[in-house]
Amino acid sequence: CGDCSGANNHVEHVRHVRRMQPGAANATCGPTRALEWGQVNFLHTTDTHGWLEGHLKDANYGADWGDFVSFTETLKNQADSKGADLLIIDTGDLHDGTGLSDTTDPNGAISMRIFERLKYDLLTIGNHELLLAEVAYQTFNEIAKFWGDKYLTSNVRIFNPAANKFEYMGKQYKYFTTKHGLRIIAFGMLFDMTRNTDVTKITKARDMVNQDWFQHAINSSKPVDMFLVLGHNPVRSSIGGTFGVIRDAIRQAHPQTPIQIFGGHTHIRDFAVLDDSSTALESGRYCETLGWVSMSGFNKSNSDWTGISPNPRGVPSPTRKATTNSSSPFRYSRRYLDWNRATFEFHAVGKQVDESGLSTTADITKYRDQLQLSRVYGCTPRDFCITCAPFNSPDSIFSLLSQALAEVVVNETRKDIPRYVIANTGGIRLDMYKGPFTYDDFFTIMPSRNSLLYIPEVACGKAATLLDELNSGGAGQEHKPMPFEFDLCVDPIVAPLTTRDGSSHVHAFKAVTRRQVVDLVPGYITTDDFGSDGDDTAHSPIPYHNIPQFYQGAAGFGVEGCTGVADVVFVDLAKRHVLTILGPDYSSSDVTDYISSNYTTHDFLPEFVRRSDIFQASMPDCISA
Ligand SMILES: Nc1nc2c(ncn2[C@@H]2O[C@H](COP(=O)(O)O)[C@@H](O)[C@H]2O)c(=O)[nH]1
Ligand SMILES: [Zn+2]
Ligand SMILES: [Zn+2]
Repeated sequence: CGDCSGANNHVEHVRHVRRMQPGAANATCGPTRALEWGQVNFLHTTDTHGWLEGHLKDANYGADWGDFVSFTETLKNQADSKGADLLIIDTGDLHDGTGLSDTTDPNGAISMRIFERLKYDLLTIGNHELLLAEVAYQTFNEIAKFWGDKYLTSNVRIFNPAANKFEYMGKQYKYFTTKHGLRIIAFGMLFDMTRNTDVTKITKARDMVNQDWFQHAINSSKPVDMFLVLGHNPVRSSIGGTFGVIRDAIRQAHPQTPIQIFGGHTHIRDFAVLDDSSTALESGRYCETLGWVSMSGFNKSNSDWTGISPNPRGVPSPTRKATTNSSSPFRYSRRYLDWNRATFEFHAVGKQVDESGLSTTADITKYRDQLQLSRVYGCTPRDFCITCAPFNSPDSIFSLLSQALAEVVVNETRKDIPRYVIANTGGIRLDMYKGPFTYDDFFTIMPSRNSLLYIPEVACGKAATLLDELNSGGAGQEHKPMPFEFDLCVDPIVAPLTTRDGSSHVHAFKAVTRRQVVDLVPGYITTDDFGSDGDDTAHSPIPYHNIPQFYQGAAGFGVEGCTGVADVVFVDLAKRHVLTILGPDYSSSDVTDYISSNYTTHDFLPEFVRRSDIFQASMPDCISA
């Protein structure tokens, strides 16, 4: 790999601060295997959460949306030349995750205009489109309108004031024929979400499959060669999970027809086999992963396939049966591509410069400058990670954030009263990297804006043990913490063909010779129902340590600890569990905002970065780096 000095490190406009691990100086990484092209092929994104700039501090995922636009233009051309179908799919959570999406009003006002440059074939909605009314209406009035019948929301409705009734956010389903003759019905399913804004309604999957429109769609006399089920749901859901319910319902009417599923929400790479003609792919998060599935097996007896059978010439083809003893004619492949220019370069040989990709990159730079996302507020002295170090160890982000809660979250009128301040670990969405801490980092690390509530002067006997009670089951395991990865970037092994203002984006793809991969760098290692060969780029493992649901800061206590009473401050998500644990002496009437109704979990880290010596002491070094 190149060294990091190649990046434009002027921190005022930091773009690509690359990270190298000691001993990895000559590490290289990148794909080495061509994709298996089938008769029908899919590219899948999910949980992009505004990461359209790519990962500025981790070039392992350093491609931006312009690179992705160029890549997909190339792959669509490749599909045409192979006589194969290629469909590009997204399964939601476009908001809440970076400054590009989160610093506008409403959230997404700029990032959606960038996202729309990608020529998706089908999309569906995520829960982050439904947390706030203004984002839900942006989704209804702009996103769904822009994509038209490609935006599938089979179980999500919104109150339309113009019609004075609830209407589907997008289309309930789509019946279409691909370029090469495959007749497809597609649905878009959200999990049985409960924390949606009250201007929206979600129909549970088990109720939706019994609705007349759905039964009519799956029992229609129109010929169907394949069902596509998009959904913002884990592909490996428990029995009765959304995808299992809809697959069972379709199988009632179509015992053998292929059902291809695309999931999301849990931010992991996964591939599940539901039966010998039904598989499901989940493709990570934050523009770190581009998912690929291909399948073959269509012929005149089971479809109206008109492409070049049995599979496109000159490339590997999918060979895996979904199940070992399958009698199904369908064969599959899946791959998780690291979102970087080396990967796009490797898989998209032969592309000329792509104007739409170039202009997309230019617009991202323009908007980032307008929003001042590279503005430096502090300097992170070393890496702090979410799960790669033991919880609350010196390298754990939670040891730092517990200190931030203790030092910053204080109601001035109550500053002499000791307090416990409890927040949820799931609100932390990314590791903190050594180097400039920018305005953008406030949103990539802590995008969520949860209220901080409190109950005054709780007896220490209950206050001092509340955190342990919450983490030991009082709060239940509502969410398995996301397996956050702490990756190392490496410079892609490509000479940038297009350079602008010191950063480099490659839009003209050309064949590159691949250096022998000599050292693996840390990254995703995925085992799924097809085994452990899904990751397009081989990586070394990243340490993973479980984390509890909640962490806390404590302030105002003497050396003897909690002896009388203490204020108990907690994130709104925990309210029900806190009241359950504290028992019948307490009720909702005892709970109010601790600082103010608009002070949220998004506010304490910026304040801590601005004033803490931890982030200010090494600022001069950061700026001059
Ligand atoms: N432990 C927690 N997990 C959470 C929380 N909020 C979400 N999640 C889980 O993370 C992924 C992604 O969710 P997203 O829709 O917010 O992108 C998913 O598995 C959620 O269950 C939380 O506060 N704590
Ligand atoms: Zn998400
Ligand atoms: Zn989600």
